[in-house]
Amino acid sequence: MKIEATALPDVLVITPARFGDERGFFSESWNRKTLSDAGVILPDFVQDNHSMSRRAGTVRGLHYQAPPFAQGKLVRCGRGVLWDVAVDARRGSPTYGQWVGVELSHENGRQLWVPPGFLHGFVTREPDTEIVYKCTAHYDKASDGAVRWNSLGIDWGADDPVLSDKDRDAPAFADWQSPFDHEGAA
Ligand SMILES: Cc1cn([C@H]2C[C@H](O)[C@@H](COP(=O)(O)OP(=O)(O)O[C@H]3O[C@@H](C)C(=O)[C@@H](O)[C@H]3O)O2)c(=O)[nH]c1=O
Repeated sequence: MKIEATALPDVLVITPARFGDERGFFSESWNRKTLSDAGVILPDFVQDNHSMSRRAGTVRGLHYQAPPFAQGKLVRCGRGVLWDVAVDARRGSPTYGQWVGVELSHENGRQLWVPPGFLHGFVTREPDTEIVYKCTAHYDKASDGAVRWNSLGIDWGADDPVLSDKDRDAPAFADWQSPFDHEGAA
């Protein structure tokens, strides 16, 4: 397993080992002990999510759940290719408003750890791309929120993306009041 830092100190790229043979490969996509032996201790996960986007150039994001339902997410790509983005939304953080983007694909097996207090979003690069992610809090509809995808100067590589109505109508980052304190809590 490889663990790589990103430009945002709390956001990690985790690449589990893969064992290839003539059939394909095997990989432990999540192993708490392997991670903790490598010095990475993540909060407990309580929900797994899976979505598929038919068209390349679909953007989902930038999403969050407000405390006390703030979610950390361990994200990977099950099929296709996507570019995954984490934005630091913790008020008072030295990297508030900064973001990182990482390509995740079924080929590269990379995972992105997006801690609580960060916005999360992605764009698909291929048709029928699937994303799978573990979450540290349950879905809570009333706490669900979005910030407009194109309000942070992120180059998504998709000028006219497929969007949900919620994402199209989301407030710009500059007009939005973050519910996260420095720890990602309320
Ligand atoms: C996120 C979520 C949605 N839903 C329902 C609500 C709605 O009817 C339908 C589709 O929801 P959305 O349009 O919010 O799905 P989507 O746009 O894929 O939302 C997701 O985007 C990525 C970027 C994230 O980080 C996730 O946390 C989540 O916000 O699924 C659940 O039942 N449980 C969940 O955990």
